[in-house]
Amino acid sequence: MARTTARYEERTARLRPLRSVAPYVLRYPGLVAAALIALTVAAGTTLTLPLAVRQMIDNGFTSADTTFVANYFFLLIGIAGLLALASASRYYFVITLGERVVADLRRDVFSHVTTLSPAFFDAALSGEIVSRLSADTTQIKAAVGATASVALRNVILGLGAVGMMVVTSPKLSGLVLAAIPLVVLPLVAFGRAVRRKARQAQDTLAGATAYASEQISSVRTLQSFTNEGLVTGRFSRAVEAAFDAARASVLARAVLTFFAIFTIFASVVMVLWFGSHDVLTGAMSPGALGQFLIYSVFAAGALGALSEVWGELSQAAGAAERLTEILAEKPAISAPASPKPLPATGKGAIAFERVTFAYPARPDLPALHDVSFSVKPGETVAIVGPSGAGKSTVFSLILRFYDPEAGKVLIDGVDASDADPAALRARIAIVPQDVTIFAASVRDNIAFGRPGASGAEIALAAKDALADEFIDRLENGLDTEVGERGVTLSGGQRQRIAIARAILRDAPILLLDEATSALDAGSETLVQTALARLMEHRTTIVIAHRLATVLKADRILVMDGGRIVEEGTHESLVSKDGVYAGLAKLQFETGASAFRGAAE
Ligand SMILES: Nc1ncnc2c1ncn2[C@@H]1O[C@H](COP(=O)(O)OP(=O)(O)OP(=O)(O)O)[C@@H](O)[C@H]1O
Repeated sequence: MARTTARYEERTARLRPLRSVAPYVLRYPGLVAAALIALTVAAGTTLTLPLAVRQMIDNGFTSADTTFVANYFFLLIGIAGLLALASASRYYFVITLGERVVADLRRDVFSHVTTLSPAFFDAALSGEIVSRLSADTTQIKAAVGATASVALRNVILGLGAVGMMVVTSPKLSGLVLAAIPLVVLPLVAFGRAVRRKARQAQDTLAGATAYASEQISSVRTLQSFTNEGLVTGRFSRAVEAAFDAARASVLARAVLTFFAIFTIFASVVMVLWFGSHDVLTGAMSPGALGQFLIYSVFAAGALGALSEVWGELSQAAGAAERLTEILAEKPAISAPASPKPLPATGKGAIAFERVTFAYPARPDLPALHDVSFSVKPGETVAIVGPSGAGKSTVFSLILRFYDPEAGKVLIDGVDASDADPAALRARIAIVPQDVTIFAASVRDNIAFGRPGASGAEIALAAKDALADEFIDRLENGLDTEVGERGVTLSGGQRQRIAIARAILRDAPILLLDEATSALDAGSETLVQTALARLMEHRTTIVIAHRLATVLKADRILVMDGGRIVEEGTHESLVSKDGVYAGLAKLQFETGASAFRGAAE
């Protein structure tokens, strides 16, 4: 008994996550009710069929009255019509419900994921999140739709059939009930083995697919290293392994099928044997025996179907669990209950007051130590420093992607953690080092800076960013599609789209992470001119990699090891002969001519 309880708990524990899907289902009571009615009617009509068969055997063939037979067949046609209608409606309502629920789930999970803080994405794999969004939701769709209805239908059918068996012949029913464990227990055990093998096949296939998609997405690297043969060999080994796993699963299933069919038919024959004995002695009518037999076939079929959907339901429960995990994830950064409004007239003042910060992924290794500085509205400040000095981290804190452990980040005099992150970010435009271009039109890519901007505003932003020069030459101008990650654009063109995006945003604060990769002289001049326009009348913090940029800055902050180690103008810092002087010598050596040009 204790073991049964334990197993029961284990089972409910495995299906429990499906409960989280219930609120989604209950949002559509009309659909649920229609599905339930159709289901019950379909199962009910199916259960009347054996009664009809009994009537036929016991009365139909012996009756001389042909009208009885005719009426009887009309009735049968009516039942068939009802059964067909109920089954079709069941299919429609149940599948629609599944599709509806999964659409809502997908939308909720996606919109929730977009609100999660960067700290979450530091630890999560984006590929895995996407797979949860597509594969896991699809599994739930199957569960809510087809599987749940098959389960429910078979529970109704199974219970109905068993009930009717008992009514028809208690004695034969007792016999069947005694035989059930003999049939079912081995089937359950076999079913487990089949599921385990099927799971292995799925996992192996998932591995092969992941490998293929990784290689296809980096096909240029693959071909340039002429590794086609190597990669294909590895993939085909993975596919062969998946095939072997699938064959093992199919074999187990074939054995299961043999066993199931044989034992079920053997028991039916046994029942028939006992039953026919009763018919011969007159204890039972032939029709009643036929009726009993059909009910037992129904019951056996229902049992078989239930054992199959069990596996599918537990898979869906796993999927629901993974989705619930994501939905339960709270954003580390959120708006306080009553956010402090930023001053309406703010011009983009930024101040760091003794800020210390460590990334959640590396709590014992602070990326910023006691950093203080302030930037006045309209000022241009360059940050320079060796790789890993903490320059990008300063940007992340201004954008409030993370909160500092100690100290404050003030934007227009308001502590960033008291403000609504959305209001704060609305004051900031960013031009990152690696520009993100989406697989959309040039227009949509620029409009990402301010959704809802008019066509004229977008065109003007493109012009101010000096992007019109190449956009006009594109096949469809602003409406040209740029391909995945903007593959059809050059580096300089991508940067100018990013600048146009920032111009369109028209925010008082500009965060600029200068590209490290050198462009050809022509593109470089275009990009620099566009940037100079963008920086006008804005507070700008620029992570600088070019001498020309640091020379133009009002002030330079030199960072090293998460601290600000020097501060001043280029001349004052060079004459100090400290970190900056060394860095300038190393980093800007190639720009020496630019330095001369600018200084003269
Ligand atoms: N998301 C993150 N999670 C954990 N540690 C991080 C994360 N991002 C950066 N770091 C660490 O924080 C430190 C500062 O990184 P940051 O990106 O600010 O440097 P940087 O000065 O911008 O460097 P680079 O010029 O190379 O871009 C580095 O030691 C880096 O390894």
